[in-house]
Amino acid sequence: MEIIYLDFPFDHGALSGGDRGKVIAIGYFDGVHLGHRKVIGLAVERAAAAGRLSAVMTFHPHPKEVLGQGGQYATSLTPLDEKLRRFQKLGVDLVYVVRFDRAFAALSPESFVQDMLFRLRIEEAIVGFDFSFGSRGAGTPELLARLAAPSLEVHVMGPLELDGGKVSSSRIRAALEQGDVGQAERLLGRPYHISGTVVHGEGRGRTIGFPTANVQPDGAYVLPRLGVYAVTVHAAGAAYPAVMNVGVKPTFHENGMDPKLEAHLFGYEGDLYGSRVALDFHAFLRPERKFGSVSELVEQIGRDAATAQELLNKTE
Ligand SMILES: Cc1cc2nc3c(=O)[nH]c(=O)nc-3n(C[C@H](O)[C@H](O)[C@H](O)COP(=O)(O)O)c2cc1C
Ligand SMILES: Nc1ncnc2c1ncn2[C@@H]1O[C@H](COP(=O)(O)OP(=O)(O)O)[C@@H](O)[C@H]1O
Repeated sequence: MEIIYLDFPFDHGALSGGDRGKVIAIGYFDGVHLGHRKVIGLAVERAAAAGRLSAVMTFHPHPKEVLGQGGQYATSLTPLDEKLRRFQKLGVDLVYVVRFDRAFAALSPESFVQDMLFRLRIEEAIVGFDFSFGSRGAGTPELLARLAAPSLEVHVMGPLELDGGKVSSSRIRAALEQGDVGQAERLLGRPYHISGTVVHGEGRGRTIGFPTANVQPDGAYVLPRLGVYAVTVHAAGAAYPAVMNVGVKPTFHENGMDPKLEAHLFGYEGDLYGSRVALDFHAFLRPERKFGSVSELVEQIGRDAATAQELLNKTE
């Protein structure tokens, strides 16, 4: 998969992206959820049928973050690297990552179509029903189709419905905020996933009988609700069932701290410091709490571990 970073105003060389015609899916695609996969899947399918390149155009950072419409967009379900890995798995040939800044945001819908899509040799574009583009988000899918005709064909995908609502990134964020990783998994079509590196913690885990790998996320991922989860940890070339705390350890830290991700892996013995790991969230077990003593905490972690093991055995 080729990745081309575009910065406005565009460098003409970079804009060419090769001479072959392209079928492109356009969107921010945070989460690369089931709805996004329908849009991207159609681009891959149609490109293969027509002997064209399949492409995705995405934007970075989040338009709402740049335009100051919400601090929560500083975090993502799929930070850029994760998103690119997901596109690759879907069989995409080429990705344009368009730097979203105020200059790009001010581009007129006409200019977006003429100066970008036409120049990139896009022959077909696929967008979701709620796609917006150009200055103040004035461009709708209908306007895109009108401006692009007749040389560029536009397909608009309707919303994908599941569990009584539209599949959307904001619905997945809301589910994670509640700790409902099961719902997030249904909407994503895969478990919610965070990748990162194992770093040193406070060295307490081993002394209480539960060593925990402290995972420093690779990017600004949305963190699920603070609490205890049954997870799978992909580490050292294998997948381990594990119990994880996403929390601020109130038992030890009166004044709070940044939330940490800590996983105790079942059936693992060894050293993970510096390893790259990936976490898949399967189930929320309980909220984090402050315990009156370390022994009460340790007893509870023992029960959490048993619950997680039982749950994970069932789903395997
Ligand atoms: C399954 C599990 C559940 C936990 N639950 C809590 C909790 O409810 N409250 C809390 O203060 N700490 C909780 N912890 C965090 C422990 O306090 C932490 O793992 C321990 O202090 C070791 O930290 P360290 O790895 O930085 O040394 C939990 C840890 C695990 C693995
Ligand atoms: N089963 C296991 N689960 C998690 N980490 C383990 C396990 N066995 C050994 N380890 C190692 O122990 C470290 C965690 O020990 P801990 O005492 O909690 O230290 P720290 O506070 O540095 O995380 C992990 O980073 C990993 O290298």
